[in-house]
Amino acid sequence: MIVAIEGIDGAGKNTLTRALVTALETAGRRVGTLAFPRYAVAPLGPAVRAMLTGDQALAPVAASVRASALLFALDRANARPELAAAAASDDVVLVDRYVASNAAYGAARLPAAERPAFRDWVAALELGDLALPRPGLQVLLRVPVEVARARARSRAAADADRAIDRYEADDALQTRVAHEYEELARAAWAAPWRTVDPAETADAVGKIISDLL
Ligand SMILES: Nc1ncnc2c1ncn2[C@@H]1O[C@H](COP(=O)(O)OP(=O)(O)O)[C@@H](O)[C@H]1O
Ligand SMILES: Cc1cn([C@H]2C[C@H](O)[C@@H](COP(=O)(O)OP(=O)(O)O)O2)c(=O)[nH]c1=O
Repeated sequence: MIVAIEGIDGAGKNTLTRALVTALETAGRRVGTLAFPRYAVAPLGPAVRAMLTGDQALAPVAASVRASALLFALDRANARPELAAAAASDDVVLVDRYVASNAAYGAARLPAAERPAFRDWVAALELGDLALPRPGLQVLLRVPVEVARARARSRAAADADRAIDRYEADDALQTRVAHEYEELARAAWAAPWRTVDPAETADAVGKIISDLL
């Protein structure tokens, strides 16, 4: 079963994912992990990174919300065999960012009136045309935007490979993305959602996931 971990940049998705692996394994479950974008997997991953870090060759793609979303979606489509196996498995496969990231970030870049149609377009593209499996559960890590921003900045300072990208640098965008995630969770977009507050521990979240399976 695919369990997608979602949230704004610096929310702690990667940290929660690692803690969940430990918590679920301790509870006797087998756990796999995947993360998107897959920056290291050619040809789409390096193109995504170039787009996010301001490479001029990708500027026309970066300027278009739908072209950017298509790049992220095709990066996921490249992983369809792994994703199909994960969806069919009894084991939990934690996916750090999945289709909802595209819905939340793309919609947040559009005027409010265009957001519902964009969410539908992402669902039709990824879950329909590209035949990516629906997640069994989507976990929204709900962290205040200021906390996430401070974490993303200290992570960037500590690790040259994690320099702030163009989405992370845009505080207003992050605020709109947080709002979009709330909308997606409220609407049960694509699959069920479970929101997690900062005080919840990995053990507690792991128990929720185990109980749902
Ligand atoms: N619960 C937490 N409390 C304090 N710091 C955290 C917490 N979760 C994550 N961090 C720190 O915040 C930074 C961003 O976390 P990360 O898991 O990489 O976020 P994301 O994957 O959502 O971008 C990292 O430096 C991490 O160590
Ligand atoms: C996976 C995905 C990410 N994004 C955005 C969210 C992030 O701001 C950005 C990079 O993903 P991110 O998870 O922040 O990568 P890393 O922390 O390893 O640098 O891409 C989308 O817009 N759509 C997607 O489908």
